[in-house]
Amino acid sequence: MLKPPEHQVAGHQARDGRLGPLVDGSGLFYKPLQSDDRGANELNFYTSFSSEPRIATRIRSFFPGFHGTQLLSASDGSGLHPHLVLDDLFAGLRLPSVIDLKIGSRTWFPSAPEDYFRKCLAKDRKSTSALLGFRISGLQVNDEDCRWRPSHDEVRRFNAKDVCRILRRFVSSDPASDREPNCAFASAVYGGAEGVLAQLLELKAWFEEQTLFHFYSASVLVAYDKDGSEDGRCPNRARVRLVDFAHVLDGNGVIDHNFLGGLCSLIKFISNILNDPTLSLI
Ligand SMILES: O=P(O)(O)O[C@@H]1[C@@H](OP(=O)(O)O)[C@H](OP(=O)(O)O)[C@H](O)[C@H](OP(=O)(O)O)[C@H]1OP(=O)(O)O
Ligand SMILES: Nc1ncnc2c1ncn2[C@@H]1O[C@H](COP(=O)(O)OP(=O)(O)O)[C@@H](O)[C@H]1O
Repeated sequence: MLKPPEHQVAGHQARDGRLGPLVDGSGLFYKPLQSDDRGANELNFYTSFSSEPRIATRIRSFFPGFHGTQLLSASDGSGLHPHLVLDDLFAGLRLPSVIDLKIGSRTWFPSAPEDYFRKCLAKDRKSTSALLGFRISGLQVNDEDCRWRPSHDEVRRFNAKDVCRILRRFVSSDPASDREPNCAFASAVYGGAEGVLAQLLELKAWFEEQTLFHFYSASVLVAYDKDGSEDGRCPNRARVRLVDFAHVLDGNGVIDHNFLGGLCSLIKFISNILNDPTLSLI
């Protein structure tokens, strides 16, 4: 049976009669095609990305697998609606901690309509996007006996200092506490040959040369599960993925400086935590 995803931390949600994504519990995530050009644009991205021979397999693994579209009963009760059929990025994780980081100092795309441009610009300036090159769009941190999930309003108010602290709290064993984050899982999640930093650096290397796409308003999604070992000290390999391609444009042979800049900034934050978990960047 289809139901709203339990671990969705940002974006349009299938709650209170609204249109949002659904999951089937067996590994698939159904994202409704959005109105305006967004749905068509996102479908267009997945279609061209899937058939693009110049993308290495390793880079493909950062993106949700795409399995076409399907007409499904929409979560807002409006009847049959086309949905993108994607891999559920949290499949197999029992208690995932998840953070959605919207990358880029500007979320508006060239040629955006005036009202959309103004709305994005205001959000970019008010949030940490303009200052840091990325912002937190939502998160949850799961521990065996508690879940910390700041409200949408709290997330919108995060300033640069908060972002620094939240990235440490995300890998702490006492997420709901107001005490200084202990960063107990920093090296297991952010560090190591397969950790978040290594994966972000791999993505960065691709963005330093890829000129196929420009990713406006897309997010890096980081997820890990403390359930990876008995004492929770050695979590499963963290997953770094890209999502939200409603505003991806043709790169026209030009580097995506906006995304690359944001990615470099995020990498700097994560590196600093690994170098000294007690130190704040700001
Ligand atoms: O509807 P809102 O005001 O919550 O804004 C949405 C954003 O939520 P947030 O900035 O977190 O409040 C939302 O951001 P998140 O995906 O939640 O990070 C999107 O920016 C969305 O725009 P689009 O579908 O990508 O064009 C935004 O949707 P639109 O307003 O552009 O439809
Ligand atoms: N393929 C996926 N599998 C699991 N969760 C996903 C997937 N894609 C998105 N999500 C969840 O949904 C949220 C919003 O996704 P996004 O594509 O940004 O939607 P929107 O276009 O409504 O902003 C993400 O933060 C994440 O929590």
